[in-house]
Amino acid sequence: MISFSSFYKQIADSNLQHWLETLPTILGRWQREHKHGNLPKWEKVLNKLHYPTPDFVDFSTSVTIGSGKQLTPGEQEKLKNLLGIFKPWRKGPYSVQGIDIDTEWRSDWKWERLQAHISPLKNRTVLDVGCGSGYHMWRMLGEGAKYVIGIDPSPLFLCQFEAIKSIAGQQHPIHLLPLGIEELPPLDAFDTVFSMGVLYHRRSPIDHLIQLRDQLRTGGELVLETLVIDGDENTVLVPDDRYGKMNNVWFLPSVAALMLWLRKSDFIDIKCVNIDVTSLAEQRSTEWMPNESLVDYLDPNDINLTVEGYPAPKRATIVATKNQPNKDLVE
Ligand SMILES: Nc1ncnc2c1ncn2[C@@H]1O[C@H](C[S@+](CC[C@H]([NH3+])C(=O)[O-])CC(=O)[O-])[C@@H](O)[C@H]1O
Repeated sequence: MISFSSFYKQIADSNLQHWLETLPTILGRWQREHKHGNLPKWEKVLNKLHYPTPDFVDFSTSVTIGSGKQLTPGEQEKLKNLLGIFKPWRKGPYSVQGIDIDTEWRSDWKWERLQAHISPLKNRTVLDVGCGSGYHMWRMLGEGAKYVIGIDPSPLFLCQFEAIKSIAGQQHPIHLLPLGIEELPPLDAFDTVFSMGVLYHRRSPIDHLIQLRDQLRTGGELVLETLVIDGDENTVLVPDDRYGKMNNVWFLPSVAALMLWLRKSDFIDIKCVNIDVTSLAEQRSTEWMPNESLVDYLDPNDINLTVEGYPAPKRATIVATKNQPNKDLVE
């Protein structure tokens, strides 16, 4: 069974100590709820992943774990098959002991777009909300973060993360907890909080911004990436049904509307640092994610539109600073 005890030990003497009052109960419930389904099968695979300490790692320009020279071709084939059990692999790419996990997304491109615009992560404590398999968490570690905590409710993404971590080494100060943002108490603790690709999945987007703010220390930085549309402060798209075939998309604001929401949520120094239309090269089907992908979500006659006729996915990245302590905020 996936254990969170090393995480509890790590936070026992930190400013996250008070989280221990509620976290073990929540994660205990999560473990009971997932006793059936795929999790037990995936945990069996995780138990088979015993590999030597990698001879090489790079988290600063890629996520590469091991040169590939430590395993025989037969051992590599076996590892590839085991990692294949965790398909579909959406966020990456990873290079693991010579095996290239070519994921649906080039998450490295998103990272390259924002890296130069955020406060340097060296020695910072970081929370990545909706971290998927944890690809960006490794890149945050590669930038020298003191520790990185990711949260994502998906059991598959937790198992993908644990697979990568067990090969990289358990000593890395990086942890994924299977939680939704709504399950976090106001921790008032992190130097940087990332929320990338999550806001449009939330039914109450301003509550999401407030929940993110409440995780930051005063003066801490939010890095927010989400789908946007063109327009002014009062332009917001609420898809009637699906958006790009996704049935869980609620609010797509303009950049100006998003900045207004951030001001209303008491953020300051709000800057939009990037706007980017997702290309068919950035999100596509691969051997590791053989299902439908972006090309299937767009109008075959006009890739500027989704199949539903909405503007095709365009993403903005915004950085903003928390203005005052949680205790001084009046809602
Ligand atoms: N309530 C919630 N709380 C936390 N996470 C959630 C919640 N609901 C869904 N998620 C998680 O948010 C992630 C959104 S993907 C972004 C991944 C990465 N950040 C990326 O930027 O590539 C979207 C995209 O593909 O862009 C998924 O892993 C969900 O499980």
